[in-house]
Amino acid sequence: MTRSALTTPPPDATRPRPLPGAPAPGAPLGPHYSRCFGCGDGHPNGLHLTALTPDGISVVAEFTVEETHQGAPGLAHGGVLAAAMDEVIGMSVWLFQRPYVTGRLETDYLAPVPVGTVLHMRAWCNGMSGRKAYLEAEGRIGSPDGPVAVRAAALFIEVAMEHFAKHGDIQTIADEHHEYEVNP
Ligand SMILES: CCCCCCCCCCCCCC(=O)SCCNC(=O)CCNC(=O)[C@H](O)C(C)(C)COP(=O)(O)OP(=O)(O)OC[C@H]1O[C@@H](n2cnc3c(N)ncnc32)[C@H](O)[C@@H]1OP(=O)(O)O
Repeated sequence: MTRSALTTPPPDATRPRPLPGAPAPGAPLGPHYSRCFGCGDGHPNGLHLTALTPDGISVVAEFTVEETHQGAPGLAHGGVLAAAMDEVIGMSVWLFQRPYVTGRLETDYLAPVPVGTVLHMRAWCNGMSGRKAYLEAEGRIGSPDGPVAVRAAALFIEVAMEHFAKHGDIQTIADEHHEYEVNP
């Protein structure tokens, strides 16, 4: 991954550990919000990503590229792929039970992704420091061992729950979340 200093953990960053109350290995994570463009099962045009965690600190997800995701004929749009990477990284940092948002997202596109492809995605955290989480993801074509088509590195920033209350119905969002409590 071609990664900038901004998405590289500093030497004092700590490695994440699975937290008590995290979903059991292999358990589906479920959407963090039913109308989320990335994971919402109630979104009419969303990516409908479903994910699970193998170990409580990383996430795997599958994204099926459909005709509505095209940029060039028959090929996935790069922005859609970036959205999928952003989402799977967001799902992985959600395991740490505090709300984070994307501050910076860097993406390498290594191979075109044809319509009909199942992109096997994986996201993990390389370190945490204060409010900052340094994350990475990859998307592989056709299988978890397939060729890498997309790589991403990201800096996510922890926010207070008020961040979401400014523009959204925070009670609705909180009501939807059942897997574990979020510490505001
Ligand atoms: C109940 C459920 C609720 C739903 C929750 C689920 C949500 C999941 C959603 C998942 C969906 C998928 C995910 C999505 O799509 S999330 C949606 C897309 N992202 C956003 O909308 C975020 C918009 N940005 C902001 O709101 C603010 O800028 C934030 C909150 C990020 C920081 O503003 P804030 O005023 O709070 O803090 P600060 O400015 O003092 O910065 C703090 C530190 O961070 C450093 N820094 C900041 N930005 C950058 C940058 N770009 N590159 C490098 N560094 C950066 C900064 O230098 C400073 O460092 P230091 O000086 O301390 O060393």
